[in-house]
Amino acid sequence: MSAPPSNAGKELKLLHYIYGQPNLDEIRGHPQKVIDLIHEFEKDYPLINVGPEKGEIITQLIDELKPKTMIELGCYVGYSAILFGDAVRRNGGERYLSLELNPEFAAVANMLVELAGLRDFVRIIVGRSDESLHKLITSGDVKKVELLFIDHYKPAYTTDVKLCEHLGAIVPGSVLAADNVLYPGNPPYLEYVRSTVEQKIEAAKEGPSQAYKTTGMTEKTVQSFVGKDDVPTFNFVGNPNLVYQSELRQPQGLRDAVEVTSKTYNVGIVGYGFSAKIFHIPFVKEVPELKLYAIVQRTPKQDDDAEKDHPGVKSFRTAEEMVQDPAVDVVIITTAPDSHFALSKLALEAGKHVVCEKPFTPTTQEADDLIAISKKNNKQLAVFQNRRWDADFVTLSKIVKNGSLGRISEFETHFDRHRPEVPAADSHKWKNKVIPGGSAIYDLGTHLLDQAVHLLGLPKRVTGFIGSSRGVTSSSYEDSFTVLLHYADGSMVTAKATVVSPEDEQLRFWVRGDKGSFKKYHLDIQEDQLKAGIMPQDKGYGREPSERYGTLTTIQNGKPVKEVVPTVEPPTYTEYYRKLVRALNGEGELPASGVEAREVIRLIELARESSRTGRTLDV
Ligand SMILES: C[S@@+](CC[C@H](N)C(=O)[O-])C[C@H]1O[C@@H](n2cnc3c(N)ncnc32)[C@H](O)[C@@H]1O
Repeated sequence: MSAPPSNAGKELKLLHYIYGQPNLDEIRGHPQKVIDLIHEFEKDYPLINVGPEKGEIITQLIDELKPKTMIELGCYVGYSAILFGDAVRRNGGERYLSLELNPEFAAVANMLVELAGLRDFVRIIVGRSDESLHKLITSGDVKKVELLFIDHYKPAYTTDVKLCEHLGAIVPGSVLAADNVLYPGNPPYLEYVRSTVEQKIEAAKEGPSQAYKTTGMTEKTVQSFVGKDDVPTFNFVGNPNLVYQSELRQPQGLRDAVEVTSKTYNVGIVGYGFSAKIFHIPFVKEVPELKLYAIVQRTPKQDDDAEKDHPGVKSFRTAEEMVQDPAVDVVIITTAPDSHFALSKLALEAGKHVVCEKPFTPTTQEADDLIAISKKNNKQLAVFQNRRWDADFVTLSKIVKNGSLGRISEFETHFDRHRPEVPAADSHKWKNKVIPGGSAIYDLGTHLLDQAVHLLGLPKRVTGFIGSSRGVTSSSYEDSFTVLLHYADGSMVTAKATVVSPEDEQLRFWVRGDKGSFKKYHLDIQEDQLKAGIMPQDKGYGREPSERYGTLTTIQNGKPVKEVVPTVEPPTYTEYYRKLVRALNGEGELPASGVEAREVIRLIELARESSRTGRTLDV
């Protein structure tokens, strides 16, 4: 059998050119020097590498995503493998896999990779991309696509992505970067990664086809690299439920562009009130792995319409309709507490992860049932205890953990305001109504008790006093509370909230231990900033002014010495959603789980019973 004729004329010339450099030893081990020499060579012999402008787009992605493993389809002479392999290594990655059909190109690339000092980092795999990908994924060598650079046979872009989808390697967080989508152009690929789940389901009805889609491609493109009769080795329809976020990135002055496509967790929000607008949407938008995908708003109004506020986001009238959408991955429930159980159940049983606003549920029984349903459906159930990321609480936690206060004996935590009348604008809110899960102990009690339990663990006994500070009238609800948590070691938590507190500076924390005492006034500023339109990405968001810092008093030489403790720069409520993504990826704990929130609901039930019966109750 005679070997096929070599088609690596100028590529071999490149090897001679680079290895013929008189200062080879100075080049060795320096990826950028090898890249510079390829640029030099290209002045006489144009090559088909990605080039510096589009290369920059990909290196920025690498800096952002810091993939452990990056894969490229189409190595050619190794320009991109050297440029991106170096960037992945610099960003703490572990390996770069480069798939190349042509063994001669792979041989040239291997020599240049070696010269660049990346031999142990870049692995060039010779063969068809579909077969190599299949082997990598089915063998378990590659479990998921982190960052995939697609730069090989144009018709194979879509089929190779479908193959990765079919094998389950494309997961939320996966990013695809496809070269040459405008020039020479790849309309079928762009159409595929930009289509909706409905369009994909429709297209999938045609079933798998044994041919490449080449609509809009030139004859030259279709015939390059492989023969015109080439067909994909596999014919997978892909996974129509995967909806991507996809955008064109085009360097200035270039006729070509890179399409950057990410698989995000698609978020559907139930309810479009204060909680959705202030506490969820701004933070979901901050996390690249989350995409605001759908909003359920029962009755949009002229001046309050989710569809108008968020163009491009799907709009539903009922949660029942929204959970039918297979592209929704996570449902955030922001409605009144008496609907939390039914809506969480609906979403979990439809196979969605759930983030439920606090208070989790009006009863422990409902919380237990939801926890069981989430386990049965193998979906995550989180509760939005966002105040764990209040700057003052993070500061206090730091002081407690570093031992400045010694053994904690008393933890006093307040949420006091002076609102002797229900503000007119708030009168319709569930917080101000007598409904299951309504009233101050559920609204603010969940925050204060969650923080206490998060810091000190579960108490042994509970005493509750729940009252109506505005006075008892026929329509009055329980607007205030004092809850005492008794701990096994003798320490005590006092959690208080009232609406009748005519103070200029409201006490927030007073925590005393055998070594020190920490006192802090004022509530965390994030909520007020959000209400004033200051968003998480804005400068100064979450940062407390120095006049609001707390004070730490310690005993030194027998005397109390006071010092100001700067409030930490908070991770902000965005951290809740960052943590959620890590948990969904299986890389950590939920930011606040249903199981943890259930314990707080139990404490609230005990506090209410204690208040009703006048007894202290065991937990
Ligand atoms: C545009 S070049 C890649 C350029 C390279 N990424 C760079 O920027 O330096 C395309 C390469 O893909 C290879 N190729 C084409 N079809 C392929 C396939 N089905 N599987 C693997 N490689 C393929 C070609 O042999 C060629 O070397």
